[in-house]
Amino acid sequence: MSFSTFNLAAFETAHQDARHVLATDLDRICRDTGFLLLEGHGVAQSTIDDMWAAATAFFAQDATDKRKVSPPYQGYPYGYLGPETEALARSKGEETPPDLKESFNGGPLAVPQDAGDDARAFCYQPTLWPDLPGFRPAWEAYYSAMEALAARVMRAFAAALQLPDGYFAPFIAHPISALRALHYPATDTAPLDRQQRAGAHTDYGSLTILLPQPGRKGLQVMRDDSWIDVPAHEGTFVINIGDLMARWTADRWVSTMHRVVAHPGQPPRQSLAFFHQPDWDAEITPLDGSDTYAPVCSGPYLMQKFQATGV
Ligand SMILES: O=C(O)CCC(=O)C(=O)O
Ligand SMILES: [Fe+2]
Repeated sequence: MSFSTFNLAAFETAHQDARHVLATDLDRICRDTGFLLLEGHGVAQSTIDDMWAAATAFFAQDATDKRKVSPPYQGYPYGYLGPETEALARSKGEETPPDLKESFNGGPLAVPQDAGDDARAFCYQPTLWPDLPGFRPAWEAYYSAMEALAARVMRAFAAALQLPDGYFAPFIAHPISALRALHYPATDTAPLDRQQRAGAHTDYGSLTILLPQPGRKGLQVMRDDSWIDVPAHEGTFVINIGDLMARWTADRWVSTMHRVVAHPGQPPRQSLAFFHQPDWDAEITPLDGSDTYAPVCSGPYLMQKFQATGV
């Protein structure tokens, strides 16, 4: 199979019939694979380059320095997660060895004044900044760019679902999205049985904006019971639907299983994953008016999903 490409700028500047054709195509992709390659995103290359440099500098530190920003307690959503700390397949109930990866995670850049105690105790906990010159500005610029891009994609999603363009805006006024920089070290020896760089899982939220390291393969999606490679092209983001969006659309759209495969002798790989998540209080009710799923509140839903993957 080949991956469908969606050009966001082309969609945004198209009128009437042409726009309708592109929106219909987007709906088809989201129903079919839930994965697409995004072009015409307009994110400045310097924002991307600075973020790669920051992530590379972070992971190049020695373990002691990386651990200075480890989560202070189990369940804290942000900070450095070293090797052996997460197995994503556990979110699907599969017992596997830990994923062969490390990550640095951060949350929203600001706390809304009216945030409740439960939200403050989880997604509005502070990001733990490493002591590296330039890291925080690069991270914040990239996070902001992803937040803005996700809002544009959500407008296109509204059109694809034949809703008014601004339909999702009230649900994503203060999104509780997370940014994760990932580093998969080179694999020298054979992985353990059923061990992957990232075990098979679906993402939890509305949509994920992934930037795989250009030219480094490994991300695969499940299609008709086999694993298909997702290409990693320079300047192209990979967008995928998460569980919450599948639920919102009453399973019209699919949250597809994916993984990062491990083989012996792989070079190191990096990626940047932005997990877009509607406002803490946003109530997610099936858009088709059906009772396919009971309404859920975005924040508590995320928190419950998040707690399933620790090792
Ligand atoms: O590194 C990648 O390409 C994908 C990572 C991923 O799927 C995730 O962290 O949810
Ligand atoms: Fe994922």
